[in-house]
Amino acid sequence: MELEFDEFVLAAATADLTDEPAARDHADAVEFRLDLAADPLVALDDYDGELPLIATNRDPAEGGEAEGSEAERLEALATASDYDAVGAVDIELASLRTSVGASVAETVRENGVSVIASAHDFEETPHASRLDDLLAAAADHGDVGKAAVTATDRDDALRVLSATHAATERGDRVATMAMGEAGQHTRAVAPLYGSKIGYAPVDPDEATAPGQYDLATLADLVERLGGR
Ligand SMILES: O=C1C[C@@](O)(C(=O)O)C[C@@H](O)[C@@H]1O
Repeated sequence: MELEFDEFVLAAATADLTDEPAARDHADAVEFRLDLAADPLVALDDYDGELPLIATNRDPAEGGEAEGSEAERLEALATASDYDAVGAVDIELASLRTSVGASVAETVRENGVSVIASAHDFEETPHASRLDDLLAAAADHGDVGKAAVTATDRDDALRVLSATHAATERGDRVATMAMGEAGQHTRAVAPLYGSKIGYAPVDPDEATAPGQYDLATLADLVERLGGR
């Protein structure tokens, strides 16, 4: 199942693929967090859902819980891209800048699967020029360049929206969100400035990042604001 991100994609973020039926009313895809799942490849074998999957195996250095070596972590994503249900794979920009990461991205693309080049900052929002450079680099390495940073005030949130708009204006395909309470509204507003992916848990108690709305709420907000 292809995922090309020409339009906004709302992803139900989960470690449990049996959540998929409950996501169908609001989500365009399911982000499957392999790093949070008990037996991810068994879950992929058993998946018979309708929504395409984004496979993520988050690096512990960027807030994830993937185990094993970097090569094993990335290899699991290459394996995931072999499944027809997987339409995109999330690989951290830092990994894409290594030979192993670049090789896995090549395998993923050979399987007809999109690459989301992601970068995360759980401490702060970079200053404007750094954020611009980060989004440009991510968009250069991936089919979508993603930055999930942490806002502590309204200035941070505005910087994320401004960077999103600037990236979109220069023709880069990006996905952005400002994590945390101060950035929560950016999850609904960033799509208006060109952000192509939003993430929300089906169950509010199963958030995969700080400040996420639940799926139904984010779907409604983005719809009402005109972001999809
Ligand atoms: O990178 C992201 C974005 C995210 O961290 C968020 O802030 O919604 C949620 C993660 O599951 C996903 O892989």
